[in-house]
Amino acid sequence: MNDKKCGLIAALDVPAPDDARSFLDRLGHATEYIKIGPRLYALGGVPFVRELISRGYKIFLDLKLHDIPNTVASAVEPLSQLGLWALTLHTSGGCEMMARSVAARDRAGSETKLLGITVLTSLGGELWEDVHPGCDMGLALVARAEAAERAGLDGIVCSPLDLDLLKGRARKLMRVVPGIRAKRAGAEDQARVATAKEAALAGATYVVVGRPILEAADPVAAAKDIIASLEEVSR
Ligand SMILES: O=c1ccn([C@@H]2O[C@H](COP(=O)(O)O)[C@@H](O)[C@H]2O)c(=O)[nH]1
Repeated sequence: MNDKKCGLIAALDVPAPDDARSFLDRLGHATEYIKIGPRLYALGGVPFVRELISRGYKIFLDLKLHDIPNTVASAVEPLSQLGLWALTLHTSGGCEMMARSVAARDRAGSETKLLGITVLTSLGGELWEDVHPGCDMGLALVARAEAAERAGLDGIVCSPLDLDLLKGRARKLMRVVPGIRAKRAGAEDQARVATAKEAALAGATYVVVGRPILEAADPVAAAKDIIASLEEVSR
């Protein structure tokens, strides 16, 4: 990928490894960044991750680790030896948890990028207020991003709508951005969404797109259209 362009990460949220294989047979290498989550990891495990890496993909394992520092860091060490491009953990686990994870990754001699989930893109309005009463989401977002930077993470995961708030902050961190939709309405369980082009214009380093590609009549054309819209944005 040209470093100045926002890249596409395709979220392979399909039922089973065989569905993922068929999809990738069609997608080819339109994008080399592929995200897999807990379901495919539960079903295919490490052999499936290794298979995708051997097919030439950069694998983003989105496990969103969240536990006490010792537990997360001790999982990061072996996970970062799998040859992953990136792995996620929750910034709300705190700075010590993140810093110990970075140390564990470094001890493993790995280049896997550690990305911190800031505020889930599904949380907005009442859903946020329900579990964070009286807490301003923007303040929490910035605090989490800055903690991720202090802890030495490589990037954060945030909504496209958060990017403006992060301008000039946590500058060393890449911005990996799900919550991508062609229009605001009908975003399923996503609450804070924007188009891929809006995300790129606001500073996303990568956009993460699942259902808009997977459920399109022609998923490969949908992926290619998103890539074309990202390429229109130059920085
Ligand atoms: O805050 C977050 C963090 C991760 N995700 C993941 O991104 C994809 C988005 O899928 P869509 O189908 O495009 O909604 C999905 O795998 C999530 O687990 C996120 O959406 N929000």
